[in-house]
Amino acid sequence: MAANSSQFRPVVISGPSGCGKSTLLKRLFAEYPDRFGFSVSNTTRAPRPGEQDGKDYNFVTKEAFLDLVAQNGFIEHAQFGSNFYGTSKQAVKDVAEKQRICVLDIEMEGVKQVKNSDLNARFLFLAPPSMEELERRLRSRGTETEDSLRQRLAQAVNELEFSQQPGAHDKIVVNDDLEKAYEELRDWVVDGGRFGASQ
Ligand SMILES: Nc1ncnc2c1ncn2[C@@H]1O[C@H](COP(=O)(O)OP(=O)(O)OP(=O)(O)O)[C@@H](O)[C@H]1O
Repeated sequence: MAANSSQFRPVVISGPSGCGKSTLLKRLFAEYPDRFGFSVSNTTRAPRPGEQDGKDYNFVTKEAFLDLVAQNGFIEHAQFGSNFYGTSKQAVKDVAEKQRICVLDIEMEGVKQVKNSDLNARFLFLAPPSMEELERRLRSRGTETEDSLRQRLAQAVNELEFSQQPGAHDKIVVNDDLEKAYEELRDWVVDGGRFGASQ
């Protein structure tokens, strides 16, 4: 099976922090337990006891990580403390090789990278009903400080602006009523059982 096969096209879900991506994806994976997969991230940090290379993470040297950055091999990467973490394009292809649909929950810069790659992905944007409701959900989730809340809301404005550009996404779902949003997302992802395959 070719890595950029049209049969196991990755699905990219993006949208502002707090718009409900994890909530909806959890339901999708529960309803279709064997269809989807997550990519394995690369990291330069040392494995913790019990962690398996290639399963929990691809454990790599700093040199190998930075080489791949230079080769534009990452969809997104970041540094936390002295360690690097990233999602490589190859890791996404590996999921398709296992005949699963890779689901990527990523932010706007990652979306742009996937668009400029040969991953043949489909793009869904999950929008909040309003900025006020987004703020309410983030507050009631209870995970944010005032500072991180402000950062997330500022980034949300960028994400929403990008989503309005023609061709930025293939599908936009507004997560107002959870049940309706789930059905709309699921129906688009499942696509009558074709999962976006061209035939
Ligand atoms: N349709 C909805 N109506 C009301 N509350 C919702 C709805 N969808 C999600 N929520 C709630 O909003 C909060 C944020 O949802 P969730 O954590 O799934 O967002 P997210 O997009 O995955 O955020 P992040 O990108 O920060 O991980 C959660 O507390 C969730 O229960």
